[in-house]
Amino acid sequence: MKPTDISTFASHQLSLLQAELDAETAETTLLISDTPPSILSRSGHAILNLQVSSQRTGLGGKTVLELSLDPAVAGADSSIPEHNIRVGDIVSISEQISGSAKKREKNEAGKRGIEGVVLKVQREGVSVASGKDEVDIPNGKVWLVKLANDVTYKRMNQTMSKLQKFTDSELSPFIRVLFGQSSPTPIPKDLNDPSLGFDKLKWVNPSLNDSQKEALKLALASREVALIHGPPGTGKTHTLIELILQLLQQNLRLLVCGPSNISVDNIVERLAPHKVPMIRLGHPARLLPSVLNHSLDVLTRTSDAAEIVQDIRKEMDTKQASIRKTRNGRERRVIYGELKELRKEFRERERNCIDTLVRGSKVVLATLHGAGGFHLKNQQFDVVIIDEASQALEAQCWVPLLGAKKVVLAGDHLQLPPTIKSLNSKLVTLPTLAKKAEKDGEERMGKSEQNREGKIDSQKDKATKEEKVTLETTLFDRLLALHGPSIKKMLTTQYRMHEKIMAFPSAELYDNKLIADESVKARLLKDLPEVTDTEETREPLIFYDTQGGDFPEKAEDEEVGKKAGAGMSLGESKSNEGEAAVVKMHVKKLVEAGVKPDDIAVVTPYNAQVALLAKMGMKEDFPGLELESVDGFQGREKEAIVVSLVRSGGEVGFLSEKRRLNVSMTRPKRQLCVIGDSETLAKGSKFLKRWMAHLEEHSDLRYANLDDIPTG
Ligand SMILES: Nc1ncnc2c1ncn2[C@@H]1O[C@H](COP(=O)(O)OP(=O)(O)OP(=O)(O)O)[C@@H](O)[C@H]1O
Repeated sequence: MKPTDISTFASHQLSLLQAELDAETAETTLLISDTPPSILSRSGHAILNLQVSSQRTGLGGKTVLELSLDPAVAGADSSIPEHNIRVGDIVSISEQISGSAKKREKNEAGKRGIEGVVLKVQREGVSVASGKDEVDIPNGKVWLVKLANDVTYKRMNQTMSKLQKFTDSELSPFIRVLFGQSSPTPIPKDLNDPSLGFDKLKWVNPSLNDSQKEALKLALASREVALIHGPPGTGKTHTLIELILQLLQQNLRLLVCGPSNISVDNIVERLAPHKVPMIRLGHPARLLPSVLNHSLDVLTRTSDAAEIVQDIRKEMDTKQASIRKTRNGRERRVIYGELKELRKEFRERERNCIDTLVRGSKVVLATLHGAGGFHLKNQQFDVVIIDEASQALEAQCWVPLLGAKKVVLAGDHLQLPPTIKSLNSKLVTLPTLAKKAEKDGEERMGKSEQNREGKIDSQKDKATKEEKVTLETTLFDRLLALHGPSIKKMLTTQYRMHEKIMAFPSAELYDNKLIADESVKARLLKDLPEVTDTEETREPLIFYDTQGGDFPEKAEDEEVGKKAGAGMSLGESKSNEGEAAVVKMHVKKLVEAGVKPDDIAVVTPYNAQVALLAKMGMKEDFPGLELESVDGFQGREKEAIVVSLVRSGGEVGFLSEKRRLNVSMTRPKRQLCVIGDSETLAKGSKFLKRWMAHLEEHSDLRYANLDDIPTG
């Protein structure tokens, strides 16, 4: 194996990250400077007509502003309109000047507003923590707009810059293995080899299946790195919980991370019943309520060590409230001065309290970039575990890894990778990696895959691998290419899908190795309580073929697309009214047969189709029904999934991505209903062509005819 030059690698990553940040910044700047707030609000980037209803002191002494709808516009319903602002987003809050002639002024105001991080998003309001200690809050109507988020980039940048500067002697054996400068410490190929001592292993959860046990043994035996490959519904998290418990029995200290808050919370929730001494880093507003008892922030309020911090917090809140009451500039300045002192003291005490708490815990859980905060400075861990690793940028994974000794990555590189905006803006060739990737290509793609794709495609695959060491190449991918299959175990029993739903993805992507567990392989919608046996509820796989040209696709409105599109991909998005009508008809039949709307989700690769379905009132007609983009539904499941593929007549590009299609077809438990134009889709890619052929042969096939579809 040829080693990767670490400094070159880090420099490449830095330039790719810069390109990505530039893309994001350009997009946001464009949005703010050229776009009227009303359009930003329509595209979900802004929320108008708000007021600051209260303010308080949050963790780190930051000022937290609570925003709610201005009572003058709220009427009977005080919920804020639909938007795409999420917890963790960076936003700007500024005064809202009414009247269309002042639009430009408003935009200027947007640039100068109070910047902060969204801490909480609720139906009736949004909380924002200001980045600054002192904020001058507008008294009247305000609006909030999303800005480029460079916080995570900063963490990744810092990490890559450190890696870039490491001298040879600073490179740990662990880092050398991760860059192929040395091989992982050899372990017996047969994990039941007596030398490993696993015959004496006592599983905490005796129900683990064989592939899960094998993966665990690999993860326990490996010295530097192990990959747990978890296809949809195969109990990846289930396996990680056991791994954590086993490692704790060995008295090791663990850092458990994931790319998103929800991925981390999921683990905290499932560890909690085992009474593990753990701490969850991250702002409580970003955490699930069920994990708050383990949140560092909550513990800094409730533990004994916390009392001394609380006293100051109260004092600061009182001072802050008094600022709002006075309009006298001099008085305000005096209070600001006092607040500044209090904040200093607060931070000092808080830091001590946090330090005591973190040092005392055997398991620390945080998001990948959260692991780069001051809390973990100088903290040592024996093993770092990263869940959903194939959804994280490699640079992000390095945040907790720079000082690590061993890592276990769990993920599925055949589902969607992290979203990249600057994708293909810069392709970087790392020749040493590419050669190895080529050699391991067969294993990675699965031999059958390459054979089926034929010679031309297989050549294309190799070419792509050589070029495509982009930001999108995850650590999971790279390690697999670097060290080959011996560092990986795949979980093979899946506990989600009916076997007819599983068959195609298993054959195409998982080398036919997936097995549907007895408990799920034959379950149908009609077996659910209160669901009657109908043509709709007794089928696990339904395909409404819309071929024939009666269901034309529509490109999204150019104007809105251009203005709001950059970040939402609404610009290039497509919709299909005919398909939407079929969706509605099918959902209606399911609900009439007794399936709860809560148990149904409609997913589609195109945002414009989601928007169209929402506009048709699907959510109002079927309260509890979920409408989501495929990308947004990754990691989720429902009893019944309706997939609207939208494309008809055009040239299929974006949709042909296998990993996106994989996610679409592996969400349901009991029924997958696909709506699409087989003629158009079969031309999209070989994968799509085979899927269409599979559906034609194995699904309950229904030719969709517009005349049969009730309108309204
Ligand atoms: N060995 C097992 N025996 C019985 N049920 C299991 C087993 N392993 C996993 N499951 C069940 O399978 C389901 C999926 O498990 P889990 O949530 O751990 O999967 P995952 O692979 O993390 O999910 P995803 O596909 O979203 O990544 C859960 O309901 C879990 O209880």
